[in-house]
Amino acid sequence: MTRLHVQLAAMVAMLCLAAAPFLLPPFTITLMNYIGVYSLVAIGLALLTGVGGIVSFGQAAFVGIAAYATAWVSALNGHSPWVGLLLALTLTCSIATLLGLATLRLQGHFLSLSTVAWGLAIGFLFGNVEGLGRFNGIASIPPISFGSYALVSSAQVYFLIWGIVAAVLWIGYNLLDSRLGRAMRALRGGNTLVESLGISAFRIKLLIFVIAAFLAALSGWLYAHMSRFISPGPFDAGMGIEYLMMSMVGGAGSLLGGVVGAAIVTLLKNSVQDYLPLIAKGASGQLEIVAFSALFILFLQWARQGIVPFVGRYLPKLRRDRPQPAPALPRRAQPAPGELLLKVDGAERRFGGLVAVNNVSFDVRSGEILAVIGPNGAGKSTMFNCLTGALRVNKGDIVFAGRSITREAQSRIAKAGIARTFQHVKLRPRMSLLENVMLGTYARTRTGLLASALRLNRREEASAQFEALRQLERVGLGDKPFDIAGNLPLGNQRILEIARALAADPALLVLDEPAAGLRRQEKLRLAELLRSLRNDHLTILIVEHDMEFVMSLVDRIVVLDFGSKLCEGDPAAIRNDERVQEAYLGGVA
Ligand SMILES: Nc1ncnc2c1ncn2[C@@H]1O[C@H](COP(=O)(O)OP(=O)(O)OP(=O)(O)O)[C@@H](O)[C@H]1O
Repeated sequence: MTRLHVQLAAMVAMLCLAAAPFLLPPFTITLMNYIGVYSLVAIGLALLTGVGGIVSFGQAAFVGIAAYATAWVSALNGHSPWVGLLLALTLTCSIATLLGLATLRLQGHFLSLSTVAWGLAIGFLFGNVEGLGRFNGIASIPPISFGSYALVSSAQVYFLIWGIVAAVLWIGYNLLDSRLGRAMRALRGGNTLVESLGISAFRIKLLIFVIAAFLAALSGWLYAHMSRFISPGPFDAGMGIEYLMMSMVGGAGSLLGGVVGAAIVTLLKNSVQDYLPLIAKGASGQLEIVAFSALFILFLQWARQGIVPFVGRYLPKLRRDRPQPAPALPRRAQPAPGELLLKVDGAERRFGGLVAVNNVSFDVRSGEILAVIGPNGAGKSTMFNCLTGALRVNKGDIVFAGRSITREAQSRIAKAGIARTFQHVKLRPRMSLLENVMLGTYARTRTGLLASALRLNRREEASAQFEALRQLERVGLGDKPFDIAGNLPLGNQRILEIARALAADPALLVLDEPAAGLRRQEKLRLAELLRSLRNDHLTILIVEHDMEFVMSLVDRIVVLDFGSKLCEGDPAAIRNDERVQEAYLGGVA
């Protein structure tokens, strides 16, 4: 399947949608309008929850803020719905920004619980504010109009709703296929991964949170002017859960899944309402909820990944063209060979009473490979995490390229030119090799939100793609750039991480136990790669257990023992040092 096939399928779908009001009865069109309006919220949740991993139960509250804002402006104060749109979007996005600033640093289920809390709180407000009609709501909301043409009938407003849904899908897919979208898709790999790429995880989370709220606001605005009456019910916590259901049924993480999920849940709810009274005579509204929940539990059991990804597995894969030569991405000024690049001065890191790194000092000069070795628990990883900003030192100073990075955030250290790999590989397994390496180019690219959304980033994307391919070829993985990273054997996954780090054009490459878990052949290949990188004058700092691997590869070694520096020197000197033999090498030397 090619891009052209996808475009053709999208055009056919658009034509079918456009023909619907001429072929289907008004009731069906009204139902489709609701599906369209709900889709917008579900698409936002697909981004927020499916892509970004932030589970929100509170989206209905954002829909409500926008609906009430526009109703207040238009029905109660007599202004145009377009003024209502402006207020709805501004107010919702401002509140989302404030809520995001307050809650997005929370981790895991605490964050989701906070969405329940503010979802309930905002929902509660609608029913209790005198000026918003309390539980009676606001009636006589005017229809949206273009000049004197008012969108009164369901067929009239249909085109606006589905036009917006189509535009949102186009924009959403453009965004996901951009540097910001890749950063969003990396969020599920954890903050440390994202920050190590020079990306501020918090900023990306906030961005995705506000985008989801923006889509909920659009939905609220359409809802208010379509139904012409609002009350607190459709914006309560129950509806928040229903939106989450929609995005999960359609396929969490799939934008199209948001639309499909909204359609399935709305149609299912409708048929449960139609048929349940026939089966259970006198069944009340409460029973509908029970039936609906039972269906949802069955769904979670049997089709957890959602409809769209499930169907997608049976469709032919999209054929992509190998990236073509494109203008190079900007490169950083590299230090002169032999220049002092990194200075660790009296670093100390404590965990409670334990001093994991104790007054450690060493230098790294440009162009060398330096290894930090030591027995288990010697403090190597802790030292490493302090260098890359994942941990802070309690004492001492770390200077990189002439600037203190002791108190810098991880993402800023990465931007300054330190790229790293991980002891436990951190890749995005469902992304292709090429996209994983493109993540490394984040700090070298610039395209912002608007340009990404409107697909004005193609030149820069072509450069980033070509750079990623170049780095894949450099490490020997250039054969199949569109393969899925999760299918690679561990040795190649480690090498892929190195390619991703290289794509950042680092001044210092730091490798955390790169040979761990590799077979002999894989280790030999890795050593060969690292030698070739040294020949390219790259500076490498390596934490490693495998002595054989280190001894034959590096220029100098720093030995840690019980958190302190035992000694430092070239491999031959270290091999012959009695203290090292005693502390670490034992009978190996
Ligand atoms: N987050 C933490 N909280 C408490 N103690 C920690 C923490 N991280 C490391 N330590 C302790 O600090 C000491 C140094 O650990 P570190 O992981 O840095 O050693 P290492 O040399 O990398 O060991 P290994 O080779 O086994 O990975 C150990 O005693 C470890 O238990």
